[in-house]
Amino acid sequence: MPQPLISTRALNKIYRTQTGEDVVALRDVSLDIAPGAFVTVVGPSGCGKSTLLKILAGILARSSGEVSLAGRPIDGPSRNVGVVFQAPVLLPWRNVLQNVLLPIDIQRLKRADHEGRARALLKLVGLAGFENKYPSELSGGMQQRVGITRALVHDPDLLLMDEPFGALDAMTRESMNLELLRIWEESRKTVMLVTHSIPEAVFLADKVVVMSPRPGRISEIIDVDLPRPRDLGMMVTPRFGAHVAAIRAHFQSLGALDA
Ligand SMILES: Nc1ncnc2c1ncn2[C@@H]1O[C@H](COP(=O)(O)OP(=O)(O)OP(=O)(O)O)[C@@H](O)[C@H]1O
Repeated sequence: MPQPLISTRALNKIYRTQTGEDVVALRDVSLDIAPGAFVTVVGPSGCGKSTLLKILAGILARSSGEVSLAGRPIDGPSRNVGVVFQAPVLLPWRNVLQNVLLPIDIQRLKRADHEGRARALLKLVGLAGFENKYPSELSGGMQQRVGITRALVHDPDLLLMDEPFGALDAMTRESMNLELLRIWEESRKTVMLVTHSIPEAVFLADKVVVMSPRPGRISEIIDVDLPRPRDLGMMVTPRFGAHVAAIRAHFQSLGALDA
């Protein structure tokens, strides 16, 4: 592998609850992610997926271990990382373009230097012509696309996504998966996406990181050898089904049937 974009070694996270108990959320997580890879993370509820993403985003401190981005230790939020959460949290009084440019305004950079890229990205995600609309005028899928555009406006190398399509209906979710693959193929970002859906994890990824129930460890990393570009028809192929079945069987053997 070339120098990994993300590298973690013996990463641990222990939360102290308000009643003074320790919760081990991540134990001994060691992971390398190559530049340009699409990695998904699946695991039962509470296994530490969001915790891992937050540490990589630099918004949560680790308890011990090492974590680096492009060879540099992560010790705070980086402009080289874009983050998308389950709810896009758009500001209702800003139009689409203004929402996308929010990170630019917050950092007091010149809007004029970034507006062209923001408009080009909106076109890439299928929102050309919606620049002047307000969030309340958009569907859930469109709002999430604005969130993705906002995360990409800085041209980060890494896109972290925490259940980005969890709140969408099944059909919109499928079309967003296709859209995301197209954006990834055109922009060549490294993507790490957390999901509860095993089929979604397989459909999107080069590698699926399978986590065990709390305390979250990496149980397995599965290479997905399905060809690209992918389409929804692939989800009914035996190879796709075999990957999904293998991950399900893994969770069943751990007694984590809800994943
Ligand atoms: N601030 C906190 N204080 C104490 N415990 C926490 C805190 N945040 C998370 N935890 C605990 O750490 C564990 C991992 O949480 P995390 O949100 O990372 O899991 P997750 O895999 O993303 O879950 P889900 O799939 O349900 O979103 C859980 O047991 C959770 O209760």
